[in-house]
Amino acid sequence: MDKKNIIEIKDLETSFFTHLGEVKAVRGVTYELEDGKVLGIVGESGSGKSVTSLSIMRLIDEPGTIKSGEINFNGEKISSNRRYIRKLAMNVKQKRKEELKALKELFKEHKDKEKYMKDRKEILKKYHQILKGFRDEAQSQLSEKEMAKYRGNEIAMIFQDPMTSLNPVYTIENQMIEVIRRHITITQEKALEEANKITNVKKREAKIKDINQGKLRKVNKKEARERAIDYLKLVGIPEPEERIKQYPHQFSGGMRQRALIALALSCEPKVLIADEPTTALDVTIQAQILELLKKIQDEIGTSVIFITHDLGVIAEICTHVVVMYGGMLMEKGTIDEIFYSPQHPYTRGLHRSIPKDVVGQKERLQPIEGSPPDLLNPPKGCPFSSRCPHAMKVCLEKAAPLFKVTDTQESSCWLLDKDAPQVEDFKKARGTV
Ligand SMILES: Nc1ncnc2c1ncn2[C@@H]1O[C@H](COP(=O)(O)OP(=O)(O)OP(=O)(O)O)[C@@H](O)[C@H]1O
Repeated sequence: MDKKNIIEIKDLETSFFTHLGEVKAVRGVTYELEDGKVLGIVGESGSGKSVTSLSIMRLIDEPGTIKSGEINFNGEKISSNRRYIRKLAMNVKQKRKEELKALKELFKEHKDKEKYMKDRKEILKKYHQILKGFRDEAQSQLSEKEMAKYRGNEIAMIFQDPMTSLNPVYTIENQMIEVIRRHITITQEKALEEANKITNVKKREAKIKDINQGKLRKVNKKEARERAIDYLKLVGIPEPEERIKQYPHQFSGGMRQRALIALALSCEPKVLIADEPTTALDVTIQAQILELLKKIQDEIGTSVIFITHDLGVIAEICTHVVVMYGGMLMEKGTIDEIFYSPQHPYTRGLHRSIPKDVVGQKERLQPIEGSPPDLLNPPKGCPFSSRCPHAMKVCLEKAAPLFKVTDTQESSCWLLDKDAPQVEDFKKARGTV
């Protein structure tokens, strides 16, 4: 069977322009989510996992912006760097203003009006071209309004703290009905059933024509409520008919996370992005939520991006893994490749820092020494080089490209560059790696 990617991220760069400078949160990340699979994004705090997925949802707030790269959903480009283009255009306009001012000053003395007008025209023409380029690029991208159709409907997101997504002043019922009615239409079958009850022939035929053209009405309040209860049942909320009438604070933490998953799934998204959905929960509840996500994946086949800093959790649920560090992609592969044949020293470091039961005893954990790079001033080479036990000169100078290990595994480490002389020198100096 052909593999189909439901999400593709290519060379994504997302930054925050703070008063201290540009925080380069995501620097050239490329990965894909196969339809029907669960992709785990793993990495320490601050590695850019959340910013990458917020970029997919286009939920990056000021002063953040996607600078470049592409995000495709089902083959369609959904990313936009309009905000960054606006920023660049503002800088260009400022430069134009300064150049025109300087010209004016110059001609105050020379007083050659004709030459002044000619030079002025040249400057305006030059900047007009640049600004037109920006305008054309911005116009070719999906607008915010068009993107809103994807958010919730096609791609939904759940967060670590469900209270940030649930409104405390509305009941679960109100919130679910509102979201479902915004996104869900009745089935064609149901619409035809209703249309066939219309006695006036002309009206009936017109209605059927509309239905066949895909014009379906949105679900009504009663239908939305039934759907909400079905989803609460699916996620394991007991007595959903009663619990639906309650407010979020009347739910326990685990139940709130379940309710949020029900809310996200009730719109039948093709992709669910779960950002550390179990981190705030205690261990037993964590396991239950993971079980639930697995069940949903089995039963509905929703593709999932699962973000976590815990490699152990990844093993429970994911089919594929992306390892991020310092805003960059370090390694990607299938779950078996990342667990049994990790190639990047950072991935190996992560392995050593997860608890493993060794004959009933907990093995001593080895945290990776050092701290992640400052993304305001990221190193020009591999972001892991300052903590890497195998770092070579080349690692400090240049970040490695992704080297292919197998058809499904790629790793961004110079040690995999068989042709590089440095690798041989390194091996000679330190023995086999
Ligand atoms: N609004 C913001 N303004 C400035 N910098 C930001 C903002 N949001 C995120 N960042 C920076 O972007 C970088 C990546 O953050 P991100 O939240 O993606 O990391 P993460 O891997 O998801 O970490 P965590 O596991 O802690 O959520 C961090 O250095 C962070 O400080």
